[in-house]
Amino acid sequence: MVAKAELHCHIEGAASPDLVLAQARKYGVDTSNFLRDGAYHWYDFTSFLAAYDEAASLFRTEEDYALLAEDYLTSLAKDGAIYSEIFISPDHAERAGLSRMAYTNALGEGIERARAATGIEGRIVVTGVRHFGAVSVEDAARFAVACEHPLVTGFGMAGEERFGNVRDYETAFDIAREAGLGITVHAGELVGWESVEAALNHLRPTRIGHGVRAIENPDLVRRLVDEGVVLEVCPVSNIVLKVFPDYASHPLPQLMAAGCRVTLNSDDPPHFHTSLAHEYAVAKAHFGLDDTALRGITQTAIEAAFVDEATRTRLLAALGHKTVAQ
Ligand SMILES: Nc1ncnc2[nH]cnc12
Ligand SMILES: [Zn+2]
Repeated sequence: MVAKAELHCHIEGAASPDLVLAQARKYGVDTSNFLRDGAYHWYDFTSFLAAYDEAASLFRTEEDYALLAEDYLTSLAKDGAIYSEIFISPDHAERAGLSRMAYTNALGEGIERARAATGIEGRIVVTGVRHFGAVSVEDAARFAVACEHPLVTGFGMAGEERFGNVRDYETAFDIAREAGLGITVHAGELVGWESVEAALNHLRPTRIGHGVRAIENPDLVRRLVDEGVVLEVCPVSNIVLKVFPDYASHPLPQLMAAGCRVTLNSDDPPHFHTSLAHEYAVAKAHFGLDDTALRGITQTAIEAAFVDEATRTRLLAALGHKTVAQ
């Protein structure tokens, strides 16, 4: 099995229906509006975000979050992952009544437990939520810097890409970048190539969440290649959310052929009936990538990871030697 690495997974979006149901029972909450027959139910991007928010609202204590991160990273390790970055959302924790610091510490504890059990390395990317507005995203950036948690190494922004103007978020990203955090931002998922270009110009990320609609503009694709910007591609998410109608229309092979640096990611795995292992399998089945190409994708993820150089060197060496048992 090819060793894997993941850069783009929203931890609240990784909660399995079974775990969410257990949480709902614990807190006496009815989930029938977004969970039915053991699966998430939504019908478009807006209702997906609502289901995501409802599931998140059922994680309320430090132990709830520690377990969520421990479960997710342990399952990744079983699928052959050696590295995981999780997107965390302090805004969602606050809405569920937990302080941002307690939330971050708890997720860090879950990551440490998974590392102790499996060896998987993990880091945290604090994300602001675009449709909560620029002030909220700036607050998230200030928190990411001030929390001084050793596993918090990046800052990003998720949420409704059609909301607001990217310029409104410049200050938040300046705060995070100037403090030395790695920078990523969702762009080119629900909005076309212009959104990717605006993100590059104004937020100056080294990675883009999705970014796949850059394919609409060959000059922009060339710019991504020239600047070495890494795309966190989430193929199954893109098909389920109807960003592209089918795998034959998905631009991952074209982006790779143009020289773009790409990675494979699961985004919100149970919402899209996927996993990191499934993303690698899809890349093989639908995009014709062989094990050498898939190993190259894992290498790109490690090269673009928000880690110190000693950890990166160790992970690259592990990738070189890794033959994960089937
Ligand atoms: N695919 C996605 N796009 C934007 N925001 C998100 N939050 C969780 N998943 C997301
Ligand atoms: Zn995402």
